[in-house]
Amino acid sequence: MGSDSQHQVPAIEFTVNSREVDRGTDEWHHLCKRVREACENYGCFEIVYDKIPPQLRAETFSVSRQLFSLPLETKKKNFNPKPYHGYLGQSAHMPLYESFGLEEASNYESLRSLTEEIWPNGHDQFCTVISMMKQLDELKDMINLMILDSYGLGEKSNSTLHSKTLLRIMKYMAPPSGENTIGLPAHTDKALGTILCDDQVSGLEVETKDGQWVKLSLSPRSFVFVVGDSLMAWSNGRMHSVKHRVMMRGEKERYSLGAFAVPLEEKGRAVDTEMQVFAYAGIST
Ligand SMILES: O=C(O)CCC(=O)C(=O)O
Ligand SMILES: [Fe+2]
Repeated sequence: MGSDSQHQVPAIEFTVNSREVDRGTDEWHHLCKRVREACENYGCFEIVYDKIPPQLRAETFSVSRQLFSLPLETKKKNFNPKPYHGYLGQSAHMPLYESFGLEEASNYESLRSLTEEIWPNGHDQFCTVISMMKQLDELKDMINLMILDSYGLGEKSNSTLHSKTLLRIMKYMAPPSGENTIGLPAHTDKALGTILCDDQVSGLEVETKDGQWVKLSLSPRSFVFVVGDSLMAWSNGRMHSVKHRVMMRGEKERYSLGAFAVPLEEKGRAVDTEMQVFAYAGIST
């Protein structure tokens, strides 16, 4: 992963069909350890991952472009009273930013009805988003398992990281002057964790523990995993909820995709407080 400074965010390769992703092998435990160390020391890591075909990623960003070029009235049909869960744009404090939230994105039927409302003939677009969602869900489940196994909790039924996925499709306009401009202000994510990818126009920056901002330049087959506040609480503060932001420069607009793992209580309701997540983790400091 390229960066502006000597600080390097770890890049971890998940090789499909290798012993490393075969749960229980020594290689798997070694990989889990690397994931845990990255989450504890940096709060994020680059996932070099071949399983999601570049073609699917390209098609997903092509659908994103089509989505944002729809009339404003159509985009506003994606309404959700919860912040960042529906369509968001034309915001005075984030003028370059526009996003589409798709709640319960792993509930493919709810995704279908939303797609049909926005694109009455959007069968192909729907299939692309579903395929991408399935792949991201699989990746999310694997990372969850790695985190649990890294703490020796993989076999404990009460420590599962239950979550539902909020998918957010994002667009950042190029800054009018071409100069360094904030696309998305510095924040931590409330989720357990977030998987991000972009269309090769970089902009994502993360803050290291010693206060340096590091720019990430992802390879075409890479994703980023970002530790959120809920995972930090769940791990009793061991994992680091990293501050990150998007800075835009140059003439290109940027598209990105985020799959946010929103924690669930045992009964399947989204949790509001971090303490509830924290309580069932079974990890003590
Ligand atoms: O667009 C990106 O790469 C980052 C988005 C992000 O951090 C967020 O939506 O919380
Ligand atoms: Fe974020």
